[in-house]
Amino acid sequence: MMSKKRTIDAYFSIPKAKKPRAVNLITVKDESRKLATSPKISDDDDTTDHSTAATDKEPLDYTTHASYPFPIPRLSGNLETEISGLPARAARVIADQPDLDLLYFEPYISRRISRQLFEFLRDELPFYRVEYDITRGPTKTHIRTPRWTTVFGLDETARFETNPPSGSNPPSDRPSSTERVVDARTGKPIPVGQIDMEGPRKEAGYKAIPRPIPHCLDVLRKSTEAATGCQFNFCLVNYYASGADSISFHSDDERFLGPLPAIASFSLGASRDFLMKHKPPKSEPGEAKSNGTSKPPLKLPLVTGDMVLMRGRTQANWLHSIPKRSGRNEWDGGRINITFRKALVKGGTENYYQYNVGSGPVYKWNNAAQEMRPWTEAPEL
Ligand SMILES: O=C(O)CCC(=O)C(=O)O
Ligand SMILES: [Fe+2]
Repeated sequence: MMSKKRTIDAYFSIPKAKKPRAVNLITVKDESRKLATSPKISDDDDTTDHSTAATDKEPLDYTTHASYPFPIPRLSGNLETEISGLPARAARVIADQPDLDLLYFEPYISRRISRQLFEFLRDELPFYRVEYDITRGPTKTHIRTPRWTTVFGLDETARFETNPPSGSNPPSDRPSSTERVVDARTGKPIPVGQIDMEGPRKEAGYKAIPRPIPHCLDVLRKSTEAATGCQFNFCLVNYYASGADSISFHSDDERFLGPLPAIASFSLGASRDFLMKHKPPKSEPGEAKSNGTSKPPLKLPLVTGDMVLMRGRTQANWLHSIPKRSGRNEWDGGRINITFRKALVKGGTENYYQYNVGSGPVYKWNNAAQEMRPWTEAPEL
């Protein structure tokens, strides 16, 4: 469905994850970073835990992988401890409408920590502005995704190999930057980036180049699994730079998620409304197609640190969206949304990388300019 096919040449010329200037493969000291300083926006949270204020100038470690355009810093020990101890508050169940089953944490992450995590992720993750074509009948439409996206993860049929290739010796809790994708059952390597290949090799492999969930998101994934009893192998990240960025009404009901998918959805940064409406009833043959239910949508005014778990029959029966905001609400400082999901089969991996990474340029946040800028590999020193 993508307009521009990535060639196998492009795959082989993917910039290698730049080696941190460091004493070993994955640990680097960078004392200039502001990660652990106090948040720019004052703490407005009554659930804030003041016990473990992060210290200034902690050295940074990185998660590296051949599939990343650049190394991604690990969370500081303090932030990791804070996030591992969440949720900040118990959830409330919202299930008072047909087929609706939500757990609403207000918040899951304390406001103060959520602000730090927002700044960290916006600074450090690679982002994309994906474009693609869709064809419905005779009509071809070019879609420009109205937000920044990025994705990490691998479906249930495969995993990243846990044993590093012989000869390397990474510390035991760190992934090796060369970890390959292997079959979950047999442990045999699976080829990735099989865009223009033909025959059995293409069949066996992934078109996508799957990326392991970096430490800075995996800490939250583990906490979310513990808090919800659900399992997740994918992490999708949306960045809404302003009220002009949005996601239109849709449901995450793809078959590769199974019949009753649980999706955990976090908000960091600016407040935005999350709208939900029941899908229209299936029209009988000959009957005019209805556009939706007449009831006004359900509105959750999401603020930083909130998490909504959508589960049960929700995706099968409800649509959700983040509508645009204009006027004095438009310039809101930006919002990050993180969703954790569980893809069961290869199709999920292919779909998520196609629509959240695509084949266009990599962008990275430029703090001085306060905007995403195309990222280019800096020359090695
Ligand atoms: O930004 C949000 O809160 C919703 C994102 C979403 O629905 C999605 O990525 O599927
Ligand atoms: Fe969604």
